Amino acid sequence: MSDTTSCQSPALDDPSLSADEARQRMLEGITPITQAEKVPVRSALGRILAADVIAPYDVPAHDNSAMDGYAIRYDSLAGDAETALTVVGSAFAGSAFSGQVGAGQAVRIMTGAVLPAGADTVIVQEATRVEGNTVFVPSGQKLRQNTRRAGEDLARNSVALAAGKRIGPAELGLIASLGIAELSVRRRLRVAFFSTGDELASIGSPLAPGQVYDSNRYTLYGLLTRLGADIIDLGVVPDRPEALEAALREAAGMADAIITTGGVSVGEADFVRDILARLGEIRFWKLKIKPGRPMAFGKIGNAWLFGLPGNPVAVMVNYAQFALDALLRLSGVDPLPERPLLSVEAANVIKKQPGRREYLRGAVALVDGRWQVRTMSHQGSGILRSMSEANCLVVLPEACAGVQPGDSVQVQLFDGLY
Ligand SMILES: Nc1nc2c(c(=O)[nH]1)N[C@H]1C(S)=C(S)[C@@H](COP(=O)(O)OP(=O)(O)OC[C@H]3O[C@@H](n4cnc5c(N)ncnc54)[C@H](O)[C@@H]3O)O[C@H]1N2
Ligand code: MOO
Repeated sequence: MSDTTSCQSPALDDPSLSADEARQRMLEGITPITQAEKVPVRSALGRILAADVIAPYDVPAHDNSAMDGYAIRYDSLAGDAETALTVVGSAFAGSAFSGQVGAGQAVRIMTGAVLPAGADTVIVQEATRVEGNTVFVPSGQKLRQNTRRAGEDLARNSVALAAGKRIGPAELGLIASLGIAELSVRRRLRVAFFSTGDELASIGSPLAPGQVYDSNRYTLYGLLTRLGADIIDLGVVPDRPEALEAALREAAGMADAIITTGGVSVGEADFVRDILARLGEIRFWKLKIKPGRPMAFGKIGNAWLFGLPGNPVAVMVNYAQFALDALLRLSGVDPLPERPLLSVEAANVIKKQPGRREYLRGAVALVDGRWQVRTMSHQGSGILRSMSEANCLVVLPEACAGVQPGDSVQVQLFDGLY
């Protein structure tokens, strides 16, 4: 590998799990929290529906016009010749035409206005010619064109949104279109997290020799806040088994999930995995991936534990590949079977050793009319700067032995991950 700062572990041939197996094992074990609460529509943004939303009536409630023009009866038209129709009134959105449209008649209609009785088709204004009270309609019209049918968006009593849906802007609008003011959503997940490491200084205090500032808790704060979790920040815990055990017990007593960073490798100060085994159960440890190989997953009491490696980029990669979907499932969402990938052309050579899946930081850009991805030159798993410069992860499968410029590679865009 060109980069010598990460995953040069001599133990790469250790038996370890593939990313897919790990993800499956993780998702299989997790059942969602069940508690729900009622919230006003706007407060539901980002929350998970606890029950189906049923449409109380048709949306739209009436057949209406999709265009400004003339509402007519299709059978008034002369087939392959222009037809002259008499305009008998107007229909506005919010102010319907109360009469009937008869044969040979038309009603001036605005977008959104209820389609008058008798009319079944709308002629767009720009296609017509008007002389006094007469509108001339050219041939070539289609039955029901430019109309919107009652219930075409949502039919009365149908499931408008299914339980488990995460509420985004489209869902807020949809719910409002049904006149619903309050929703039942799952309670927020409670996620506790802490950083481990004697070398960590907290911002606000000066750096002693050999220390680094703790950045992982800030990254996790951002990730979990965006996810909509109630976060419990337990600070920095030193590399002492008693302190780690106390922190894990405390976290397990109050959270649905715990995320720790650091202390999961094989060093002499790496205690998280052993304490997890003692206090609860390990479901897996170590994955055939880079970065993020020494990850531990398990359970303490009722709390799921994600023991992420300390390297800041590994934290973000493992969060996106594993913890994110696990937390979504826990909060009541059914995650997609796999994280969606897009295929784009590689702009540069990528060195890769077969046998593990690799996630590289890349930037997708439009170059001479083609979408390409260029990997960042610094891929060390401690280099957060390149995470900030990137807009995607390039995902290289286990079997890949390297990439040449022009090869197709798969990427996960950061949108939706972070
Ligand atoms: N003999 C082996 N050594 C290592 C292996 C291995 O398989 N065999 N794996 C390497 C890989 S890959 C990783 S990743 C790391 C993971 O180790 P830990 O999870 O125990 O993490 P630490 O050693 O505590 O820290 C790693 C690195 O990250 C910095 N760090 C930790 N926490 C923070 C924080 N909150 N904010 C900023 N930076 C942090 C820490 O200072 C270290 O530089 O193990 C390899 N070694
Ligand atoms: O290279 Mo390690 O896997 O940083 O995460």
